[in-house]
Amino acid sequence: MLCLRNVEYLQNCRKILHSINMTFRDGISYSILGPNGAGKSTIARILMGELKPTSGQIILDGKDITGLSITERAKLGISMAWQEPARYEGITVKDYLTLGGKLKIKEDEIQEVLELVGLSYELYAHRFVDKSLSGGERKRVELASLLLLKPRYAILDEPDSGLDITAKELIERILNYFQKYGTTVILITHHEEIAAKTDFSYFICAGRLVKKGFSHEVVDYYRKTCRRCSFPEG
Ligand SMILES: Nc1ncnc2c1ncn2[C@@H]1O[C@H](COP(=O)(O)OP(=O)(O)OP(=O)(O)O)[C@@H](O)[C@H]1O
Repeated sequence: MLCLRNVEYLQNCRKILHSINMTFRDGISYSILGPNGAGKSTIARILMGELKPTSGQIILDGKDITGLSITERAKLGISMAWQEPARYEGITVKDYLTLGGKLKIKEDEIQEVLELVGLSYELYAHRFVDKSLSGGERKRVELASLLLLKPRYAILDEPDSGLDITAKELIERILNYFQKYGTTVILITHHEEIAAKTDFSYFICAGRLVKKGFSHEVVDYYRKTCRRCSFPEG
């Protein structure tokens, strides 16, 4: 079980997160839903270890992992598909997905995940992960790499941003795939129809946890309240 306990984050004296408490139980899919600027990506970066909270703790199976680096957390099974995936010169998609052949993955599994994210194996496996791939294609490759990894916790930051394929279908396919392998999904989104696909949701606004519960309840609340509120815009 992964938890955020009383997590606060300050940036230039401005409080970005106010005492956030969240629990992520094994094998369940979660969404963190909220409007632009709510603090969703900040939470993802704190979970991943890219940012250190100003106060509060990140607890994994009862142990405090707040001081651990991204690499140390990755070893414990916490991985993330970043909102802006990286580019690498001279590495093919297949090398990228198999960590240069270090991961022993069967060809048909690579094919399965590439097709799941909407890329043809024949057309993409031997392309380079450089600027010749479009932003959307790199995003799909990044998602495919997380799928192959099957981490204990998969954090997906706006997985549908920049993609033209029907986001809802893609998210459904990703959630079904991870469910098969017992991966806990933590999906960051500002689309309530995407959040509705997960089991449980946390709705945050202006750095505060506003509501938590079964996704259909939280989404219902979000539709009734958030759309009528102009708070983040002023
Ligand atoms: N380095 C920084 N310096 C100043 N403010 C920052 C910095 N990083 C984030 N913020 C602010 O923190 C708030 C939360 O940002 P965050 O990226 O976590 O929001 P978000 O909910 O993920 O938004 P979006 O849906 O637009 O990606 C925003 O108001 C943002 O401007």
